Amino acid sequence: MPAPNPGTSQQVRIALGDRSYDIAIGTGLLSQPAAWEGLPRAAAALIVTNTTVGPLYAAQLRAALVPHYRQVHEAVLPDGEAHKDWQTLNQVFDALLSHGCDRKTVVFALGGGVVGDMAGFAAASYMRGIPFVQVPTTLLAQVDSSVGGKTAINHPLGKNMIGAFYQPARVVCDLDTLATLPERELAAGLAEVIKYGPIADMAFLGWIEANIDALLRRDAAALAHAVRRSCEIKAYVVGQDEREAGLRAILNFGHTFGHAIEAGLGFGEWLHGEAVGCGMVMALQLSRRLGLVDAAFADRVTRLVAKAGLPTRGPDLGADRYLELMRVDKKSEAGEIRFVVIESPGRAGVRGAPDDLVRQVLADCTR
Ligand SMILES: NC(=O)c1ccc[n+]([C@@H]2O[C@H](COP(=O)([O-])OP(=O)(O)OC[C@H]3O[C@@H](n4cnc5c(N)ncnc54)[C@H](O)[C@@H]3O)[C@@H](O)[C@H]2O)c1
Ligand SMILES: O=C(O)C(=O)C[C@@H](O)[C@H](O)[C@H](O)COP(=O)(O)O
Ligand SMILES: [Zn+2]
Repeated sequence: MPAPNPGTSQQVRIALGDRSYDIAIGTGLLSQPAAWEGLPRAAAALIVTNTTVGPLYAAQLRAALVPHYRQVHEAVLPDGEAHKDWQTLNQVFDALLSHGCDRKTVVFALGGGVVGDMAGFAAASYMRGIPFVQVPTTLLAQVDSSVGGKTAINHPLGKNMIGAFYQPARVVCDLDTLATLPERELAAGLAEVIKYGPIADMAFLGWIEANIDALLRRDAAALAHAVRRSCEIKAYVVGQDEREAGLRAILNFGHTFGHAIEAGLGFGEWLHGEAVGCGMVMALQLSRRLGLVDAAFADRVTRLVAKAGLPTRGPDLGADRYLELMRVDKKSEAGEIRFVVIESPGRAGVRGAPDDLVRQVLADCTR
């Protein structure tokens, strides 16, 4: 992994040949004209947002876009993971078609990961692909979901089951938007920040441990570093393996268990980040039972997950139900569930595991 950039540059590049793009990270970007220069040219833009984020930030984004696009339309979606579905996705297509949007129209995803995943999937498929820009407003979206081009909606039987790899033209992370984020959502975002430590960067894990209180009180410098380092690590991984043929799967650490929790409870009861936090604890226990890491390491990360305000024990869905839900995971091959495990601190891999071992983990880690 690349070493942390000691400079003050707040630009991280995703290097993907002719699909390369920059992540701009900073404060005041929504109202900084330079952040919006050089975007794809078109007659129209469509801001996709939701009923919570729209009233907070859509006017600022509109003002930034008006100098560049003759028409700036809006699609305001219902809020929540429960709405990451076909019906809500259709609202984006309805808006694009009813406004007569052509194939150059630029979609701007203003919101968290739910808006980003849906707006991105709509952009990937409208007229077989139109440009889009991610404007993430949650910590989780700034450190993870806005970067790397995974877009999707959920199916009642599984998480993110219908989607596409489709890269944005740019990501604009205005750290100021984090000021209005509810505490529970901030904690959810910290799950994906913590994730980068055990899988890729033990120095970053140490930094998060030392700065967890600063992050929880939204210290601006701490948040800026967390967003930048997370994006650097994700940029490296995605740059090596855009479509998850191998390495990229490490970004799924905690997600095999986590997605089962989300789907098993019905999307929206646990936040994605909460499920991932608990899923990482389960994946660490599996790594320990496979003899890859010791109990001290698993406990160390578990303590950090708890300190971030995230659950460390899963709901009791029953082991059979967990296994059934996890078999739907996109990493499964020929019916075998494959887990992201920690091979050694700072290094992850993907493996199958005997069902009885997984059952022991579930017995240890559920209420
Ligand atoms: N594509 C990827 O690579 C990727 C990566 C990680 C997660 N995801 C997906 O992202 C989703 C989770 O994203 P999320 O945690 O951002 O959830 P979210 O999009 O539901 O946003 C969380 C909540 O915060 C509100 N909100 C957003 N910004 C706000 C702000 N600045 N101030 C006040 N409220 C604000 C939202 O309206 C929502 O109620 C999941 O669906 C997950 O599967 C995708
Ligand atoms: O970018 C990736 O790759 C990830 O796995 C990031 C995850 O945090 C994210 O939740 C992603 O949407 C999960 O991917 P999926 O392929 O398991 O749906
Ligand atoms: Zn995730």
